[in-house]
Formats: sequence, structure tokens, C-alpha cells
Amino acid sequence: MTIRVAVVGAAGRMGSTVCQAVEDAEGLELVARLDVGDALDAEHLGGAQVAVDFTVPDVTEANVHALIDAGLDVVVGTTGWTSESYDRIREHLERPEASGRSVLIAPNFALSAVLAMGFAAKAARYFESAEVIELHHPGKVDAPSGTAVATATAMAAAREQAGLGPSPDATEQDPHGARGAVIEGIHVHAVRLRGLTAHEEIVLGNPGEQLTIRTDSFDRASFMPGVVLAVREVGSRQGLTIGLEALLDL
Ligand SMILES: NC(=O)C1=CN([C@@H]2O[C@H](COP(=O)(O)OP(=O)(O)OC[C@H]3O[C@@H](n4cnc5c(N)ncnc54)[C@H](OP(=O)(O)O)[C@@H]3O)[C@@H](O)[C@H]2O)C=CC1
Ligand SMILES: O=C(O)C1=N[C@H](C(=O)O)C[C@H](O)C1
Repeated sequence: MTIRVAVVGAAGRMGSTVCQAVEDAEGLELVARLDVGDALDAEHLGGAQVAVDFTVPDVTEANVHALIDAGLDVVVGTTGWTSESYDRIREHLERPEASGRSVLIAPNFALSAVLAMGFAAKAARYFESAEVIELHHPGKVDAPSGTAVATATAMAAAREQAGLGPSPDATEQDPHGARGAVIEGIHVHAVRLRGLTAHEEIVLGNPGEQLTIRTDSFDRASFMPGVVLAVREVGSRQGLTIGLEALLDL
């Protein structure tokens, strides 16, 4: 059976790549390309069953609520989500009028990134020191990346569960913010550099040793198998799913 798909943010770097991937995928039909100024209503959604949102952090949550109200299942790659915005989507999906609708939100659809996040969470409890460095193209509007936030959050949870305290750090003066953002106690550094696409390095240290976990998306093609898988699977899930790992047998 064919799944009819609408792409929101279709003119963007990811949206345009997703449109092509949907057109190339067996069993998927691209029925709508929407971007800024297009209403998310029946007229513009072209009978789509699943919408894919790659827009901007400021609008993605409102888009998802509108798409649920329009009767679609939704796959979201846009970043900027928080535990509060996830909760609002969960609440919306529990309303009787949203019965049967499902949403999958993933900060990163590349297999290498999903694995790197998993490896980092597994390793976190074994190292005194842990930091995250994310490196992206200079057109990116948010920092740190959604992937880095998810990585740090999962590592912090693993460290807390293992009873680890803060990483050692004698810094007393940092007037320029050189130690980066601190997410759940993990320092996260963001690099923006012409020529890059999407990269992340997780560094973990113990006396006399270091573990480096690195993922590189050199091309947006790296995200497409994950997006296509999510489009195919979202309709058979219940409620809100966070992370592509929920669909993979890792
Ligand atoms: N989960 C994943 O695997 C990945 C996630 N991302 C995330 O995806 C998002 C998009 O990234 P990218 O494609 O590089 O960004 P772009 O800026 O290239 O694309 C965003 C598109 O959304 C459009 N847009 C803005 N507001 C709306 C709106 N209200 N309704 C519909 N369309 C709108 C923009 O239009 P305009 O330019 O006119 O404002 C633009 O065409 C980011 O949050 C990024 O972090 C990126 C790569 C992988
Ligand atoms: O903006 C991007 O390009 C990317 N955004 C996502 C993020 O913020 O984690 C995923 C990937 O890093 C590419």
C-alpha cells in the first residue's frame, strides 16, 4: 500500500533532500511540498497521511500540533525540542480527537549518529571526564545541535545512575565562555565552519586514557534511510516516539 507524504520545510536543505528521497522510495508518494506561508490544512496537504517536518526550531512544535489536528501522523527532524514541548505533544496525542495519530521526533536520522549517541551513553559511566564537541555548517540557526543536547542528556543520566559526580575541572575564570555550554553537567562546544555538514565528537577521559567517539555526516544523504524508515513505521506506532533508535534493532 502506498503512503502519501507531505514535506514541510520543502524548500530547505533537508526538506528538498527529503522530497527527493520520498520520490525515490518504493511505496511512498510525495503529494505536497510546503514551506513558509503555506497553511497546514486539507487544501495544502493534498491528502497526505504522513507529514515530515524539517523547518526551524521556532515553528516546529506549532506545525506538529496543526498536523495532528489535520489528521496526519508526523515525522520530525527539526531540532529545538524540550521535555516541556515533548509533554505538550504527548498530551495532544492523548486527546480523543487525536486517537490513532502518532508522532516520531528524532534529533538525528543518520545511523552513525544514532550509534554514536548509544555508544556515548554506554561509555559515560566508565569515565571521569566527558565532553561533547559538535561541528556544523555555518547556516545552522541553533546551537548546540539537537544531537549534542540529546547526547549530553543521555550521558548525564548514565553518569547519575552510576553515582558519578561532576567531571574534574579547576576552571575558576572563564569571562569569554570558553568552556562552552553546560547541559546536565556536561560541557558542550559548538563549532560553525564553512565546508562542514554535521559532525560530533564525544571525548571521554580517565587517568592515562581517552575514548573518542566520532560521527560524520558528510552529505545529507546520510539522513535519508532513517527518514524513509520513520515515514514507513510511524503509522504503526502509538503516541510519541523520541529517537530513531526506537525503530532499530540495536
Ligand atoms: N534530525 C535530523 O537528522 C536532522 C535535523 N536537522 C534539523 O532540521 C532543521 C532544518 O534544517 P535545514 O534543512 O538545514 O534548514 P533550512 O533553513 O535549510 O530549511 C528550513 C526550511 O523551513 C522553512 N520554514 C521556516 N518556517 C517555516 C514554516 N513556518 N512553515 C514551513 N516552512 C518553514 C524555511 O524557509 P525560510 O528559509 O524561508 O525561512 C526553510 O525552507 C533544523 O532544525 C536542523 O537542525 C537537520 C539535519 C538532520
Ligand atoms: O542543522 C543541521 O544540519 C543538523 N541538525 C541536527 C542537530 O541539530 O542535531 C542533526 C544534524 O546534526 C544536522
